[in-house]
Amino acid sequence: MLKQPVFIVGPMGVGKTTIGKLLAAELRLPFVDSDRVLEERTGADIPWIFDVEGEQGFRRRESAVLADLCEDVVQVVATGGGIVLAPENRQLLVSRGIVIYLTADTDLLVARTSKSSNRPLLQVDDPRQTIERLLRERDPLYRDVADLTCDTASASPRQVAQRIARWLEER
Ligand SMILES: Nc1ncnc2c1ncn2[C@@H]1O[C@H](COP(=O)(O)OP(=O)(O)O)[C@@H](O)[C@H]1O
Ligand SMILES: O=C(O)C1=C[C@@H](OP(=O)(O)O)[C@@H](O)[C@H](O)C1
Ligand SMILES: [Mg+2]
Repeated sequence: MLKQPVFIVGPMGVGKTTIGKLLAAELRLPFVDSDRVLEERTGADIPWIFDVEGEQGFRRRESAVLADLCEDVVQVVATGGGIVLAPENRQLLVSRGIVIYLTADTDLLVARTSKSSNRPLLQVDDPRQTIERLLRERDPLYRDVADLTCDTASASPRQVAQRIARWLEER
């Protein structure tokens, strides 16, 4: 039986929100998305927060939300792609939960993020270049905190969720 929250980490568009919801249903646990909690608390959406407070303001809010989600509730938490940037966030993830790192190659990330315009960091001329840079910078950080790394390239979100659920049940 799980005694800690399960945190889903990984790059934008890899499927943290989608797979996190399915995993929670599979495990019969509550689901929360740290970005949604942050938006509800702020009373504003992420593009607005980036516009008005900059990325720095967003990161401050994100760390505060994560600290609260690390309280002892056993639930599935989908995080935002930049959660691993702050050392104190990485420390919290490692010490307070089980961390699942979802991966996909650049082509897939470009395709999966191309349908929506709600990710301020990708509102640039060449989102592919940004995705590649962020992956280079962040992949070592995701690997640092991960208990399980799970590729999402050749499986449906439901299959990935079932694979993670099985791993959690067997550990
Ligand atoms: N395994 C998958 N196969 C195909 N499409 C996926 C998969 N996982 C996620 N997607 C799609 O990719 C998009 C981004 O997913 P999302 O859950 O918002 O990613 P994240 O929260 O990691 O940014 C959504 O349209 C979702 O349906
Ligand atoms: O990678 C990032 O820095 C970000 C990822 C987003 O979440 P998703 O990974 O769910 O898209 C969201 O937190 C914000 O736009 C910043
Ligand atoms: Mg998400």
